[in-house]
Amino acid sequence: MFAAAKCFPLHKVSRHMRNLYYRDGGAVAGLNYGGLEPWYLSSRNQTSSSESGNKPGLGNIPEFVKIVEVGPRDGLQNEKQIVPTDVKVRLIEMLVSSGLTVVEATSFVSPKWVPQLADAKDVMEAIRNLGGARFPVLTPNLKGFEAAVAAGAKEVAIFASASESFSKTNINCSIEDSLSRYRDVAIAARKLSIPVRGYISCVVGCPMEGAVHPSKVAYVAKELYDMGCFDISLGDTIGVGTPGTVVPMLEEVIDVVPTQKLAVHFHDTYGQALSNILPSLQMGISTVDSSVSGLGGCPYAKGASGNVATEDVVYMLNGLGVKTNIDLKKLMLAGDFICKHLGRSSGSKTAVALSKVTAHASKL
Ligand SMILES: CC(C)(COP(=O)([O-])OP(=O)([O-])OC[C@H]1O[C@@H](n2cnc3c(N)ncnc32)[C@H](O)[C@@H]1OP(=O)([O-])[O-])[C@@H](O)C(=O)NCCC(=O)NCCSC(=O)C[C@@](C)(O)CC(=O)[O-]
Repeated sequence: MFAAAKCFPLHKVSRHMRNLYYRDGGAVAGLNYGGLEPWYLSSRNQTSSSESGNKPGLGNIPEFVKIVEVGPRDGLQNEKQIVPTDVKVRLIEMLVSSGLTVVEATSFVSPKWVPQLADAKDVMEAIRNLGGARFPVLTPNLKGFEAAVAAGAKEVAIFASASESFSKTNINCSIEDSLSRYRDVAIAARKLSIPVRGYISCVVGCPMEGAVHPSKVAYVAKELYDMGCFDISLGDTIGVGTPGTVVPMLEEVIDVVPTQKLAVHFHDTYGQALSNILPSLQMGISTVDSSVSGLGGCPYAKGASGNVATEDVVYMLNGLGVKTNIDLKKLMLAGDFICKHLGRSSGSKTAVALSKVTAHASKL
């Protein structure tokens, strides 16, 4: 079936073949599926022989991958035009309704540094009663942590860097000073039983320093682990990594932090994000950060493009037979919603391709 898809342009596929490609299904509000549901929207009809575990030629990959959706925070923080709070809230609601169980909602950082997220308190207030997901928020110091807790945050994230220069640019202090601040946050969080996620930026490259040695990443990862972070997200902030640099970095980190505590966070500047996610899964990592429609970019990492698109990650995981419990159609609706608001096309290749295919199918 897959080979046929490669050989025949869709418009030449006979009705019989089309029936192999599509199952009956309802049209989805907002996106025109023409009453047809492409088989590749779900993992149900995938060709993989086993649902999980050891895949021939792919090694051991996790049965289930948890996606941490960072679109409302990482995706929007760099947007110049202020996105109204109600649009952010609607986006979060739509992401949750797609099945995402972790949606990073906002940051309690200085509004002078990141004006886009100055409405953090209002966003948290609006989602206070929204169930079905966790809504971590970024906190750079105790001030941010206290504000986050007062606003109802039940989970926070601290963000360090493996590059000294990036640390100074992003949070105005050295790596050591940041770790000392984060220790205070971690202690305060433990007293309130608030789980803390740790981020490390520039895990393979820094916009100012160039290549970053894996030992620097391993050092910060261990520090965050020792503080009690339940999850340590390894960020290729400027998206320069390839499996050639990512794998040695992961090897060094896995030496000091258990694999199940690690997450990967790739930006797609050079189109390498999925190529980097696959070996990460093969190495046992089962938490992947991504941003709907590939929104994103760090305000303090010039040239960094968006995060890997959540739609593209889900599409790849569906293809691998890895469960995510995410409904790709609903996810695409969320992407469509925010892209329309921002007045731009989606950065997700999957969303663009499926929109074209389904629009074409509806005309057949
Ligand atoms: C860390 C600071 C605050 C230091 O900023 P600073 O200017 O050094 O802070 P300060 O302690 O000197 O205080 C200056 C002013 O900021 C206020 N302030 C101090 N703290 C807070 C706070 N939490 N919330 C609100 N206000 C705060 C403080 O009260 C004071 O106000 P003033 O007296 O001038 O009116 C600043 O540098 C900052 O907010 N940086 C955030 C940068 C940021 O959000 N970057 C993007 C996120 S990281 C990222 O995207 C990477 C990641 C995670 O996605 C992974 C990856 O891809 O690599």
